[in-house]
Amino acid sequence: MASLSFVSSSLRTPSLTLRTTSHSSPKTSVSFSVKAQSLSQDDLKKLAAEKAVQSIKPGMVLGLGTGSTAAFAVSQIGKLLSSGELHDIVGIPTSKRTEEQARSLGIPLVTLDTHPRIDLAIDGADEVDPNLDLVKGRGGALLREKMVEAVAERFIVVADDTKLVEGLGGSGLAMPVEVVKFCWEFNLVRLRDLFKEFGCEAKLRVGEGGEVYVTDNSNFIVDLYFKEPLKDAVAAGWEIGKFEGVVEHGLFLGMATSVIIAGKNGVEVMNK
Ligand SMILES: O=C[C@H](O)[C@H](O)[C@H](O)COP(=O)(O)O
Repeated sequence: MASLSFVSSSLRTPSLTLRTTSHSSPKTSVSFSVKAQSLSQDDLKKLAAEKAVQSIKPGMVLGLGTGSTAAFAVSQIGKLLSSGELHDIVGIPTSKRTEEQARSLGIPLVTLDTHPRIDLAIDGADEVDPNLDLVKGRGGALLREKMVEAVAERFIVVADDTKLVEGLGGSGLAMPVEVVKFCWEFNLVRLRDLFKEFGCEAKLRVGEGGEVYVTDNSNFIVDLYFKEPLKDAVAAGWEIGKFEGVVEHGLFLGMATSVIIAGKNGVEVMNK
């Protein structure tokens, strides 16, 4: 295996700094129109999701994300369709859960086979860094999410401000890797060893009832826990992807075109 250094700086130049607005070309806009101080975390997720839904136009093919924040967006799309404020859209769900929700709301669904280009995808994230790079997949939907969001013209991430990190892996929570069931332990050990100098722990994901978690694609998930943020997420993603039997990882790099973050101070829109 090629030796890997995670200490080099990112291969890509940061194009956006979270709390700083460039004088020449502002990329961040903050709306303080909502008195957000007293809102719950769910209220904030809803606020971000509903703001993203405002970008939907009739005729669009939509990527429908997965998770508690994306569910607010799907629900709002359903409402707008039933009130007639929105029409002529189709959606591609990124999980069985989202598919069920969308069907129950009467959102017309298609697939990537028939609609290989997507106008707009809206989805949540587990971590968002200052470059708008992401960790996703704590809800287990990373593979379908990445397939759908990779072909989206625009990909808007919606989240509350607890998801902001200075570096990916920095939350101390799981960074998921979807692996085939065959010899999953072999891949768990390889993944742990790849990051061992950073004190990485690797665990097979188990469900709430203690059973092994199985994805919509009938695979397992190995969750990686880092003691410090990845210094070079591009190199990390590249090395993880080289292991045979690894199906996908939760690093979504260079994919988001906008991030909408709702926090106590209002709604912040960050554009690439
Ligand atoms: O697999 C799940 C997805 O990547 C979710 O979008 C992500 O985990 C964020 O979920 P939530 O909005 O529930 O925090």
